[in-house]
Amino acid sequence: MIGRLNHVAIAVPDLEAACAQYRSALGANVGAPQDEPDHGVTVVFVELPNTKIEFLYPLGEDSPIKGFLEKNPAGGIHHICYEVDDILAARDTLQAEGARVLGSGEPKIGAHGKPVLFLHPKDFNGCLIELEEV
Ligand SMILES: C[C@@H](C(=O)O)C(=O)SCCNC(=O)CCNC(=O)[C@H](O)C(C)(C)COP(=O)(O)OP(=O)(O)OC[C@H]1O[C@@H](n2cnc3c(N)ncnc32)[C@H](O)[C@@H]1OP(=O)(O)O
Ligand SMILES: [Co+2]
Repeated sequence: MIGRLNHVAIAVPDLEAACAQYRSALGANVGAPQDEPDHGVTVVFVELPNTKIEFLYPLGEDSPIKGFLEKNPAGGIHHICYEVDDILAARDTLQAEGARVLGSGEPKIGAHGKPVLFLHPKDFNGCLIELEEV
């Protein structure tokens, strides 16, 4: 069911510092910050030849990454995003398997303008999973 690795997301305590470091120390192609109010985060994508890194920084009062950054003040890997062909079929299969789909269970439009869903980290080896329909 899952296809390519779309991105690995890192929650960062200082977005500008993370961008500057990836540009200068790692020589990466770092994009511009994008506010995603529906998701409570500001994101920056780092383009790699085979995938992307997504920096996440809290946006608004009830950001879903607030608790994560309180527990991990230096930042940390927050989620991985796998591509799927049919996100509703993927959701139904996963729910039938007993996996918890987060939020309302309905896909939201993600940072790439495509539908996304999240799966509870406690159901997947402690790793929060995002699914993106491509
Ligand atoms: C823009 C879009 C895109 O790419 O298109 C995005 O990525 S938006 C990316 C931001 N959006 C999201 O993450 C949406 C989905 N996320 C959520 O609904 C939430 O963040 C949850 C995953 C449910 C966690 O919520 P919250 O931090 O309030 O819960 P909590 O503190 O009670 O945590 C419950 C347990 O899960 C653990 N936990 C929390 N976040 C975790 C993470 N990212 N990875 C692994 N474990 C995690 C906590 O340590 C705790 O474990 P212990 O009990 O053992 O201590
Ligand atoms: Co993401």
